[in-house]
Amino acid sequence: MVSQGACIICLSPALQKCSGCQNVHYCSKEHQKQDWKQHKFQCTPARVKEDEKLGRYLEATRDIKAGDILLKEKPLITGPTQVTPPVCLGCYKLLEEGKTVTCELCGWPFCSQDCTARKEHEPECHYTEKRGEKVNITTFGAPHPNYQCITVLRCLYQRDHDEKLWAKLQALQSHCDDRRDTDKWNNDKKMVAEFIWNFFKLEGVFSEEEIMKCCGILQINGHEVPLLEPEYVALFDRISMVEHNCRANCNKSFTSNGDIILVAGVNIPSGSHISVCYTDPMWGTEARRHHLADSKFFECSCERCSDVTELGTMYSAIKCKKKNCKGYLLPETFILPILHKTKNPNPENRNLDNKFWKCETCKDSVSDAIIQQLLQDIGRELSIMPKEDPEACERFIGHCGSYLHPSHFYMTDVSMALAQMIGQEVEQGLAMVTDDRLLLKTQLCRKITDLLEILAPAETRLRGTLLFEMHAAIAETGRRQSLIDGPMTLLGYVSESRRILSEAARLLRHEPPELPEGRLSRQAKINLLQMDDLIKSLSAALPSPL
Ligand SMILES: C[S@@+](CC[C@H](N)C(=O)[O-])C[C@H]1O[C@@H](n2cnc3c(N)ncnc32)[C@H](O)[C@@H]1O
Repeated sequence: MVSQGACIICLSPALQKCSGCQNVHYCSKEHQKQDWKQHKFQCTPARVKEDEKLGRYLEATRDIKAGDILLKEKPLITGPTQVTPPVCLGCYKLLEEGKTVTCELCGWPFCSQDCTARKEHEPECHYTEKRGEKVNITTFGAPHPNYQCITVLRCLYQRDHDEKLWAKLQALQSHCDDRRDTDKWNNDKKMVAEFIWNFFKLEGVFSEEEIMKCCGILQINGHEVPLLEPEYVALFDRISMVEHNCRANCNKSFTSNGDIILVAGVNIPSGSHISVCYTDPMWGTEARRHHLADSKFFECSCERCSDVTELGTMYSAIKCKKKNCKGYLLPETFILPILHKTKNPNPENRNLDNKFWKCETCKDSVSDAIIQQLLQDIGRELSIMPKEDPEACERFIGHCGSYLHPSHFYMTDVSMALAQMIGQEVEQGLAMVTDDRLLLKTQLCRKITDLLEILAPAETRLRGTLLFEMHAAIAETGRRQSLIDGPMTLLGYVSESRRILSEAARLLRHEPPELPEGRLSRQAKINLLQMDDLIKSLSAALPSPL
């Protein structure tokens, strides 16, 4: 049905809508053209909606294709993370002792004179000048308490300096009631609010409520931007409306200049909710749900959390130990109330309230306490495992495989590390790897990418990285096989490797060169050209059909 609205330019009745976002009406092409200069900044194929459970969220206004960019936004506010060694307050590069310049007005250290003049620095410069005494940072390389309040202070500054920006910030979710009296709240009160009052002499200027609300806005909506080490924090406007889903349909990424982009990971039909995963989709359901409850104050009940088999993957399943049984144990549900435990988290009572895990085959049941103990022991084993050691990974998989489902999150975690490690131990790379290990690398990459497609199809960075690894393993297998079967065998392998590489390149195409995935994306483009040349010359050498 065609809906009628009012033309955004002349307010006369209008049937035509912007085809990009379907959000605004126009009475004529002329008025649409006239509005474009303004509208292009808001034209996204998503509209803000609201419901009781989610609050505001975004809904697709048209069919969106996998790989499409839905939104691109500049940050409202940026700043250092709360716990950080001294970083440049202009560009967020880590500062090194003896290599800094200080702002003439306030004394905060920077990486360059240019950075002292950046607009982002105005708030702390303004309040330091007013305080009447310059800042003197003398220790570098370790977390510095003076930085804990900077990003909050930058938000607060907008109250008296940029009314529109302040209104946008204040409209973001802060969960003040849920946060009150948590450990994080008490820490913020001491390290941020009291610091702002005492150090900057701003008691009476900013109330506890205002400061703690800004802390909450940053906690709930802040994005850690991974373009630098350490990361910095950014707040965005529309992207803050995107809801969480453990099997999200979108993925966020950043451009080199710090803008955020929201990319569709799968085809999204018109009318669907737009989602990203706020937590690590490779964690088990209990860990994901607890993390979301602790940090974002909601209990996830998405399709993945609601299904104990995690969409048939058995991602949290434990092997049944009953004699001759080949089944797996799972709890009745993972959807148990946990928010009541977030105020005073006690590791002792963070377990599932499920009393038993049941075997789907023999119907035997095992108490939750035993399962939690097993998971804790395996988690401990994992945490002390030597890093970068493929043998240790293989030992873990061999040993824990008798307790866990082959796709269990711990098994997947180690398999993923192993898949990437094989071929990276020595400079010569995959050429030095044994045939068995090469086969194992291909098998692990294939298994995990298949799993990811089910569990987290929008997790394109991880899938792209594993596909890149897989293309290399297949090309090397082809090279070896062609030494036995002759050069024509190579063509099949190279074609298969190219197909996988082109999928990796597609998945990684929005990643910036500052990230490892962006560098892989660049390498993938180079490899694709080389493969095309190789395929051409191999095809040319094929005997022509009689
Ligand atoms: C970044 S904000 C998203 C926008 C927010 N709904 C609003 O109205 O401002 C994150 C908050 O949205 C809510 N939320 C997001 N995804 C949710 C989900 N899957 N289930 C329940 N609440 C969710 C939670 O309150 C969470 O702390």
